[in-house]
Amino acid sequence: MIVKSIFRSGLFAGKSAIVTGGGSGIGKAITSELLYLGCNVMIASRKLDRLENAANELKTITPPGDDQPKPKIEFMECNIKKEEQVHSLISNTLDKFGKLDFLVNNGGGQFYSPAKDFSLKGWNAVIETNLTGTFLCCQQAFNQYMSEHGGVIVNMVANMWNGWPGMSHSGAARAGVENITKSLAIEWAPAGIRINAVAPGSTIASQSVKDYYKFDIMGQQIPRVPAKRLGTVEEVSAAICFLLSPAAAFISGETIKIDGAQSLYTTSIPWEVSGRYQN
Ligand SMILES: CCCCCCCCCCC/C=C/C(=O)SCCNC(=O)CCNC(=O)[C@H](O)C(C)(C)COP(=O)(O)OP(=O)(O)OC[C@H]1O[C@@H](n2cnc3c(N)ncnc32)[C@H](O)[C@@H]1OP(=O)(O)O
Ligand SMILES: NC(=O)C1=CN([C@@H]2O[C@H](COP(=O)(O)OP(=O)(O)OC[C@H]3O[C@@H](n4cnc5c(N)ncnc54)[C@H](OP(=O)(O)O)[C@@H]3O)[C@@H](O)[C@H]2O)C=CC1
Repeated sequence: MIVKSIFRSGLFAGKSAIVTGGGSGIGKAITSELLYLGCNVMIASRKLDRLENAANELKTITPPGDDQPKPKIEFMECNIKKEEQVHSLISNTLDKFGKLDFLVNNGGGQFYSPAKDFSLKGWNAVIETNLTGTFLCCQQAFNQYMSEHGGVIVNMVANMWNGWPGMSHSGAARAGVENITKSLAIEWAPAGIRINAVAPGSTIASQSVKDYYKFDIMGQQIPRVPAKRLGTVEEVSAAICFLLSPAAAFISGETIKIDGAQSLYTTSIPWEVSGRYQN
């Protein structure tokens, strides 16, 4: 697997990271780049077979240069909705790597539904995955390690700045994550922790999105992106590596949009609002 990075090889040598959802899409790109930069990585999500396949593929990544130690990749099953599983994720990572420098809360998702049709179970599933799951990972990372040693956290949000019609459960959850990112940046600064977020537009051409939506939901949005192209998973990874790096040493509580100016120009949906609301 060929990985490119604008960062210096070995930048994260000897560091340790957790990437939730690290076995697919954006998370796999982040994991690849972290390994390339010399960081040991634990990837975790619900589907063990996918994690194992990704780990087998990514373990071949070696930072360039003769003097670079080979980083390790580990994987474990973890549903971030479940507090005891998140507890085990952090403690197992500490057992394997002895430290936890970086936490990337990438795991998440949602399904399309008009607001009127949500079941309470469906609403709760998305809130618990994206908001509660992200919070639990932050809390356990803090309580088990970062409170004593510092660290850097990056949370994933989305283009929900003007609402997210059709995805209103996820919009609410992501807005909540953006807000806890600010709260924790202040609360945990004395412990030497920085915490930021990234907000990809609805335009990152990950394989999962292509598989899940079954039609070209991404391509339809290109005319609505000022940059007139989709983003790539590598471009999200690069922004996350920047936030993890010393180049961002005085940045905390911030959210970086990665959307080719889409959110300044138009909405997060690829259709026009028209006519009266039909029941
Ligand atoms: C069609 C037009 C869309 C336009 C939208 C604008 C453009 C969007 C562009 C995309 C931008 C964002 C991209 C991404 O986020 S990439 C990630 C893509 N992948 C996913 O989002 C994953 C898909 N979703 C899931 O895996 C799960 O739903 C989720 C992780 C969100 C929750 O999983 P969990 O295991 O906790 O929950 P369940 O799957 O058991 O479901 C629980 C209940 O939720 C309801 N539900 C679930 N799926 C649907 C569905 N497709 N439609 C309606 N309701 C659903 C349901 O009540 C479930 O309970 P039951 O199973 O008992 O019925
Ligand atoms: N692609 C895009 O345009 C955008 C993506 N995003 C967000 O970026 C992140 C990555 O998306 P992308 O790579 O595109 O899509 P993926 O579907 O590939 O990534 C979602 C990851 O989250 C994991 N995950 C979902 N639910 C849980 C859970 N309960 N516990 C642990 N892990 C979970 C999945 O693994 P598993 O199924 O094994 O649990 C999967 O690896 C997501 O949070 C997504 O919503 C935000 C804006 C735009």
